[in-house]
Amino acid sequence: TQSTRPQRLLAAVQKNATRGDPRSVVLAIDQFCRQKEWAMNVGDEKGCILDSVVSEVNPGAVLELGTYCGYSAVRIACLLPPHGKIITLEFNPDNAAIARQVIAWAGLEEKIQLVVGASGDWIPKIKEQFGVKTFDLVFLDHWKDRYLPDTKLMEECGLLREGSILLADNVICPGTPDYLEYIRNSPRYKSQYFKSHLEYTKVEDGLEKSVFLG
Ligand SMILES: O=C(NCCCCc1cc2cnccc2s1)c1cc(-c2ccc(F)cc2)cc(O)c1O
Ligand SMILES: [Mg+2]
Repeated sequence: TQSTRPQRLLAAVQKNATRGDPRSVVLAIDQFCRQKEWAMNVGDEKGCILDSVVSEVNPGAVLELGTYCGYSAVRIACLLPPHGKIITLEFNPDNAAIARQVIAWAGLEEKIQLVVGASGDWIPKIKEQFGVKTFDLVFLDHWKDRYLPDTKLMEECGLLREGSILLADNVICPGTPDYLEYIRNSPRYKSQYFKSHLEYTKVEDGLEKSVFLG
């Protein structure tokens, strides 16, 4: 039977990356996506911006919405402080199964908690289920029309504190117009746009970094 793109991406990781070496996993995925098949990882160019934000925030608690194959979860996790953890939500169980194996190959199972389900269902349950008070960093990379409602939901559920950072992928392509409008005009956020390109292409895209002011 025909393999899927995530399965072929995992095979490339297992073939080209060194077990227990997260950076070699990141490199193997980027090479696969540049040389063989495009895939919707945040990628190397926007990934460098992600790295600089993670290093600056030095987060103890990270929430990622949209795991896909685990590329950004691995990229974030290898920059976390010793007790730092990331909870990453994925809707598609087949992608989640691939992501678990990519995360395992990187040797980051202890730092990354992968949860399968929809953000709207899980965000209200995170505090009680995972004993999280608030998140220092949230990386939004899931359904583009859920960035805004889920940001409001995180506010309502008390998952954000003064200084929490939201970093949103794809604010230009595919685009999240209602989210940008809200976050750039809300007195409760201070936002900054990092111009870049859609992963592995010359198409414009960017990341929006927003600080929650409480
Ligand atoms: O759709 C994108 N990412 C979201 C997948 C949604 C799955 C989930 C929903 C959900 C709900 N709740 C919890 C967890 C989750 S995970 C996406 C798409 C492109 C793209 C595709 C074609 C194209 F021509 C140009 C850009 C680029 C990107 O970087 C992307 O991130
Ligand atoms: Mg994305």
